[in-house]
Amino acid sequence: MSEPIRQKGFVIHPGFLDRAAQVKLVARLREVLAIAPLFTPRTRRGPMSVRMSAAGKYGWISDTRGYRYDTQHPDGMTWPAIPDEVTAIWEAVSDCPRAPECCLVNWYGEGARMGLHRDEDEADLTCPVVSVSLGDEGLFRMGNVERGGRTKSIWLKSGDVVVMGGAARLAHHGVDRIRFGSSTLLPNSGRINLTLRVVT
Ligand SMILES: O=C(O)CCC(=O)C(=O)O
Ligand SMILES: [Fe+2]
Repeated sequence: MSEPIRQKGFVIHPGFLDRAAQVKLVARLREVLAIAPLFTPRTRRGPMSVRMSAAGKYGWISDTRGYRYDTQHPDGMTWPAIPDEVTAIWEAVSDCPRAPECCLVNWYGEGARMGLHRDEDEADLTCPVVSVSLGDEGLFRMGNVERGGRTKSIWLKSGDVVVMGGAARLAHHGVDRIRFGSSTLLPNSGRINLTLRVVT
């Protein structure tokens, strides 16, 4: 693990998880996804390119009715518990006394991306959003609280952790593209991103 990088209020911990910790995490995520399979969120503009699932009390659902945090997977089951290894990351970097209530799982296949957006549907904005990258590299764009203005981009690698708190808590961010096949962590390539959030 190297020194944290601070950019536009975002705090990036390069190589926070070593390879063994990443492998362990992927095994735990397999258990999560066996209970709560990945689904394709739909918006009024069509399906998203990432597939999603979640662990914890809440997951994030998007369908033609709009988007919301929900205690149930689209197939009706409650979400599995957040793995202890994931909670440990939150405890190490979040500087937040509350426990995460949601661990969103985003899966990026070849060509998947996530447009610039703000994570603003959580009630307690004193808690950061903590993001964990696994698998292929992703080009993460960091913007501003308001729309527009200069942005900065960084390639997030497997094992990197990003804390979006303080001045960056409501900042725009997104993933422009991934380097499909750049990591050997996941057997069929792709990128997994976990975001830990306090929702209520
Ligand atoms: O995949 C990432 O690195 C960011 C994901 C994200 O911004 C989100 O899930 O809200
Ligand atoms: Fe986000």
